[in-house]
Amino acid sequence: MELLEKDLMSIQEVRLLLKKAKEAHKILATFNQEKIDRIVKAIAEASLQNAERLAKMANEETGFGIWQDKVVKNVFGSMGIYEAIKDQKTVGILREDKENKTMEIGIPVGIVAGIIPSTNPTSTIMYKTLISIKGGNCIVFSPHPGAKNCILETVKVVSEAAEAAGCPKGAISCITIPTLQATNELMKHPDTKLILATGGYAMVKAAYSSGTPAIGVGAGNGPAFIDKTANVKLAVKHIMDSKTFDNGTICASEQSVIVERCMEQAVREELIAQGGFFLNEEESKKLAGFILRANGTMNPQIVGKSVAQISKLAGLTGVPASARVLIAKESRVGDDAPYSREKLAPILAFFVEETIEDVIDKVVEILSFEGMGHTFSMHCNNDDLIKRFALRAPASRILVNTMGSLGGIGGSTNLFPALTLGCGAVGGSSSSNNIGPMDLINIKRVAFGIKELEDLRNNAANLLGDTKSSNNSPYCNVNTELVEEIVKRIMKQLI
Ligand SMILES: CC(=O)SCCNC(=O)CCNC(=O)[C@H](O)C(C)(C)COP(=O)(O)OP(=O)(O)OC[C@H]1O[C@@H](n2cnc3c(N)ncnc32)[C@H](O)[C@@H]1OP(=O)(O)O
Repeated sequence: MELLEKDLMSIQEVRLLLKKAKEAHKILATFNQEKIDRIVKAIAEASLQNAERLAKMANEETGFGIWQDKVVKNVFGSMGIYEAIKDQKTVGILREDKENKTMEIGIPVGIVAGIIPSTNPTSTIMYKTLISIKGGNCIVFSPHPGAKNCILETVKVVSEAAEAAGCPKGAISCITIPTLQATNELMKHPDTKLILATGGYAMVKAAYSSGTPAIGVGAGNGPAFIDKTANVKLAVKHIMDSKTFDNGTICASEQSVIVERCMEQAVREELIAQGGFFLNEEESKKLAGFILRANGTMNPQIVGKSVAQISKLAGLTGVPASARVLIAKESRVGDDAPYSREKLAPILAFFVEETIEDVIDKVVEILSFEGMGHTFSMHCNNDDLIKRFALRAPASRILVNTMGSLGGIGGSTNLFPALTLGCGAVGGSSSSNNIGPMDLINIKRVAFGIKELEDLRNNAANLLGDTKSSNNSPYCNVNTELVEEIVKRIMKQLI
């Protein structure tokens, strides 16, 4: 009974937030680029000023990650994003092509539903607010229940800053009673025009099934390949820095290292030299039992935890204090091989294959099992091989000679900076982009007439004439009589 009341209250709250957002959007939709940009700047600056406080709050509340790294994420989620979007034209007339006689006009989609994960809660609020408002949209957030307080506090910071800069009240808001019913109501409500879903499998699936257009981030599970041509020391440094950043909570971080047999020894030695701890068979089995929970999804007990915390949890007594990442040798991929899954923790699988072709096949197998369309990293100085992998790997981001986590989000690469990484059609997502304001607007196109029917007829006749006269024509093997007959009939229809 109590639960039902809570659910009803949360649904009512969502309806109220949407009503206010709708009112706010009527005003926001009239704002020109200059007014929008002023608000966006204020949001970024307020987020930056509160980066450390909010990072500490997120770490304390969720128990995930490292607060100092969350500061870096908050700075990235505020000023990093701002620098990339500040000069974008997003509302009003975007482009006028006098020569081709077309014009493009940016139109906000309206109200965005922002689903926020517990792994990157505060930085994702900053980022989603910035890209939504930049597109002239309102946003209503659904917080992960495990990060509700730090999320609400961040929403307070960004909404107050936005309002002080002229943003209408109600344009940025957040559910305070996070229930599944409330989140579903938000996603399915006709006033919600787009869902930006970042989170666990169930939540992203619910977003796709809601009937509202959704951009979702599925699971990551990126393997990292180290080739013979790589600088092994640097490659391992990149992987270790990436995997330990915020204790591995970024979904683009590496989940396995994969090498050819001839590289096994060198890579293994370098991993150990840089703080990798290879688990023996018994230790590997012990830890495997903690990677997933009973329902087959990632176990929050290991998410964003340090090696010391994970070792204690799994009763691994032989792990030295200097260990930075736990590594388990693996050869199988599947539900019965937990190390082949996504582990948002400093835990890596280590795959060894006989040939390059075997490596490519294994990369495809791993990503096809989990992480489809997300991210793949490789450390390699052979351009042909990079192209070969890039053409085959079912990932929207192929990262070369960089950290997976920070490379995927556009921190250590020139990818568009983002904390929501589209996984493309193969990953069930409507976009393969690093999501930005241009993904949150529609474009109206104005097109002036440039041809009359006679021009089209003449053009068709000319093309057919060319077809007859030129042996080099791509149509020379075509049955021209038949084509003429078809064109005649089409013209008759047109007349
Ligand atoms: C660029 C990037 O790095 S994006 C990273 C995004 N990736 C992720 O967040 C990783 C995927 N997340 C997960 O696997 C999990 O969320 C974990 C392991 C991190 C945390 O696990 P948990 O704390 O148990 O959270 P989980 O997501 O399973 O949800 C717990 C409950 O809250 C509910 N919940 C989650 N989000 C919401 C929401 N927005 N509103 C309402 N309820 C929610 C879930 O439905 C679930 O309910 P249930 O217990 O009744 O089934």
